[in-house]
Amino acid sequence: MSDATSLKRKAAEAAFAELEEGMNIGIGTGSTAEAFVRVLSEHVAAGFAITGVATSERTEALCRELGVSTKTLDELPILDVTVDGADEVDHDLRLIKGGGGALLREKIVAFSSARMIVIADSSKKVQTLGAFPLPIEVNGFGLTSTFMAIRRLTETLGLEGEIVLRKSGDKPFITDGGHLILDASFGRIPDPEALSAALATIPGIVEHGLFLNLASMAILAGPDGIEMLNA
Ligand SMILES: O=C(CO)[C@H](O)[C@H](O)COP(=O)(O)O
Repeated sequence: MSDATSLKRKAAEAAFAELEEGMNIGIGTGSTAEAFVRVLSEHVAAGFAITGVATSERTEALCRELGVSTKTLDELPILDVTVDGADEVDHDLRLIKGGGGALLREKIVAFSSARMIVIADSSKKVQTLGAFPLPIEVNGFGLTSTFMAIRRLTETLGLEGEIVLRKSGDKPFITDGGHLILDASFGRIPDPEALSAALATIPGIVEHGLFLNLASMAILAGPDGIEMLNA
């Protein structure tokens, strides 16, 4: 197991320790969330009862393959806890998510959960969000107009940098919800709340990858052990 893989597994094991039998849980997307599904599946195989709501088709398929039982969010609209990865975590548990393209369902599921536990290797912890390009999920209708509105509005906040349409090979990347993603490389986002509020005013934006006031705990696994951040 590579160092990175083993850190993800350690974070996943620590998140499992926060669960109780019989819980209904949201299950995130990405390589760290996948490590969590693997840990979960081992406990399920040993008789631990839990029901998950997957945040992507990819996670749903992995749960099915590994024998973790899932339901839809409409079947289980209130969840005890969601466990998910992140692209960046700051000291106030503000996150950038969406590197894997699942930000919309991830945010809906996290919002439906009493708690959100973020699992990551310690390299994801940052002083200021924004080195990782911010994913912005947009409707395909009026893409150029939405792009220009994002550019205009973010410039008024002093945010500059490349904004590019995410591609999968030579085609636009399409999310599970059928939308597109713009990745905005601002470098630094000194005021995530102001940016989030500004983006919310643009109708073509479906959702963005700033997760504010959602995470209640972050479990960060590093070479020297596990660091827990609590809200
Ligand atoms: O937000 C996400 C997917 O939309 C992921 O949680 C995020 O990209 C982290 O992924 P990984 O655990 O592979 O580093």
